[in-house]
Amino acid sequence: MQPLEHLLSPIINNLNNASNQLEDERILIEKIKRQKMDMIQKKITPFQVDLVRPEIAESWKRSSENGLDPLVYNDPPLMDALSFEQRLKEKDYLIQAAAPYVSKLENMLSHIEAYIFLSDENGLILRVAQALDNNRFRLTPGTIWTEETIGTCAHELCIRLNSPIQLCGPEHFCRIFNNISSSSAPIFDVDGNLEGTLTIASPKFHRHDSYSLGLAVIMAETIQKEFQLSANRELLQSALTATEDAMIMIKAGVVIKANKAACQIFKNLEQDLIGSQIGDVFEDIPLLESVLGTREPHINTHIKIKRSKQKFSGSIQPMKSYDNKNLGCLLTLKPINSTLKVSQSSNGFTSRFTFENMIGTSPQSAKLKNLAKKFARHKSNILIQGESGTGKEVFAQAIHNESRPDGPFIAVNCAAIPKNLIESELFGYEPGAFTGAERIGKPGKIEQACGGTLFLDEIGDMPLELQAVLLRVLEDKMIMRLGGSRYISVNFRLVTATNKNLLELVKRDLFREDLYYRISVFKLNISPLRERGSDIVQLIDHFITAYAEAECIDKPTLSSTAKYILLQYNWPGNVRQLSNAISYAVCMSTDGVIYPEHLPDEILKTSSTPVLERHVSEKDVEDIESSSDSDAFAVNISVKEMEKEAIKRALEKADNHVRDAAKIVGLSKSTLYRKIKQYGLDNNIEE
Ligand SMILES: Nc1ncnc2c1ncn2[C@@H]1O[C@H](COP(=O)(O)OP(=O)(O)OP(=O)(O)O)[C@@H](O)[C@H]1O
Repeated sequence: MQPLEHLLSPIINNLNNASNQLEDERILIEKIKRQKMDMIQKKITPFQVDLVRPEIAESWKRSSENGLDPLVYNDPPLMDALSFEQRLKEKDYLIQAAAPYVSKLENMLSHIEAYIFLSDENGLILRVAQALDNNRFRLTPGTIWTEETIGTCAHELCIRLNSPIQLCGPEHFCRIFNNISSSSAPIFDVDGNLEGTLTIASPKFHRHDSYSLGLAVIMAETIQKEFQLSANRELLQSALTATEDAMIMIKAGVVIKANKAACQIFKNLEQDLIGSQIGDVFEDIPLLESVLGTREPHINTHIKIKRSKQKFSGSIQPMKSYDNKNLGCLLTLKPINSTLKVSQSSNGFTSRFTFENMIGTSPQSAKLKNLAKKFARHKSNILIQGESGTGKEVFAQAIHNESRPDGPFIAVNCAAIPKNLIESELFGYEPGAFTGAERIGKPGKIEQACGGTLFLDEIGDMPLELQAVLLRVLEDKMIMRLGGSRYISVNFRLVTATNKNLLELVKRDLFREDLYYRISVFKLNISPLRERGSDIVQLIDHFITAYAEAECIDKPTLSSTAKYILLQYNWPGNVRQLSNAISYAVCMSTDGVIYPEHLPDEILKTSSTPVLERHVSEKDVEDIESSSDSDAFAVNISVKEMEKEAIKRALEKADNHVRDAAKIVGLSKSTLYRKIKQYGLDNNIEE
């Protein structure tokens, strides 16, 4: 913006400086009038006009070129009623935003007779307050006041220059304004586009004129701020409407705002809820009052509302102004049964396993489940150990769903996150904590796990520095976000898992001993799959069903030989490997049967003699049985079936020649004949 001296009329500047004010004013006015006429009559050029600002001389020139005569004042045109009505609608938000400030100006300037008017960005007058005595200019809403219609005037120049300006007397083009002073300020929208102007005009020159320009500028800027505020209000309103969460703002113990979702919870209309005392709507007054008082947030806490059996989980965030004044708090509520779903979808973790739906009833698994259920009832930390893929996370989820089903289940794989990010992942950060941090900051996984379970997988891979910090969190139950300055209290159940020998790591100074004892109050050791007998059979069946469903095909049967191979394999990758193998086999299966060749290579290769090329003896099965628990073969895998299968496939390979088939299965020709008959395979056989 230009310096004030340039924005003010020289007449006003002169008034303020001169000792003999009136005389000086009169002389100056006369001189300006003369210069204007000289310029219009082309005796001098705008360039030679030195008593007014160059932009005014230029405007005089344009006004004259528009065919206007400064000595003749024709009533300015009015926009037709229909178009004006339409225009008023379009400019409604400007008119509404400006209304209180126009009224304020009206009051402030009531003693000096002033026009206060609002124009649009084209010079159309939208609103006029306090018309002068006789309104001899006939300035009414709908008047089109521009350089083309009445010549040089303040709001027209303000629009052209995008800047505030003051004109006095003969600086206006028309003689009728010779005694008028007018100050105009532009009003811009939130994107910086010109929306209109605010003008203060008075019939005489006053001492006030030097600050009427300032008043116009300040009021115009206040109107602009009003735009920003209403844009923010709109944004807030859309956010409140869009979210499915109930949101309630509370100040000084009273509900001051509530969204639709909140009104639905309370079965209230918005107007009924707003203004309610918190004591009338919530059970947990001390909690709310503590946030209002201490300004410490409470995240994922349980909140009860009056007259409702429904349980809610919610967060209470204190609200403060830019200068740290207490603005109350914002309460977010969601029904507890939806909490799990939301927290799962927002953090990508699921906790679908329970002790009931996890597969495996082998004696080992049954014992472990009973133990884990007992642990789940207590609050102490649980360490789950076992080879990779044995189902440690499955157990962690089941413990969570047994003990804290309503809270979030947050899993962090300490080995998968880059070392330099683990800290921010776990503890979160405040805005601007480091380069690349999100502008609004972010709660860490520990904070997110409040009210639920934090599952730290691969805890053995946690860097030593962070182990110390984790230990402190477990002791104090408080965290501070990176770049933060306040502690946030946290409440979560910790379950950790590892496939490493943590005590070994402790001995090698790679894991803190104190942390080891703190996280391993309860220990669960999951056996490898190869030692879990009937679990394998049940898991195979479970995975075949699941993958067939996923592929939208009928569930294939598993040939006895393929089953035999799967049972005698030692599963170094445990349940995960078994699941992948079955997924592969289901995809590869043909005619609704999974044969050995449909199994992944690594499993077939480890089978010492390809099973199809030898006889599957009673001994083979006994060996497997002895390495499994007694349930292992409860699923119809009989030796006879295996034998029949082997013979059938040998015959297929030998094109039904018994002699060749006998060689493949390692039986004498006569024994094979007998068995072929016994199993009803003697349809197409040949010598
Ligand atoms: N009892 C079970 N019932 C059904 N599925 C299971 C069971 N145990 C494991 N799984 C499945 O096996 C896979 C591996 O399980 P999980 O991730 O829990 O193993 P883990 O021991 O935590 O592995 P890692 O050590 O690699 O983290 C998962 O897909 C899981 O769903």
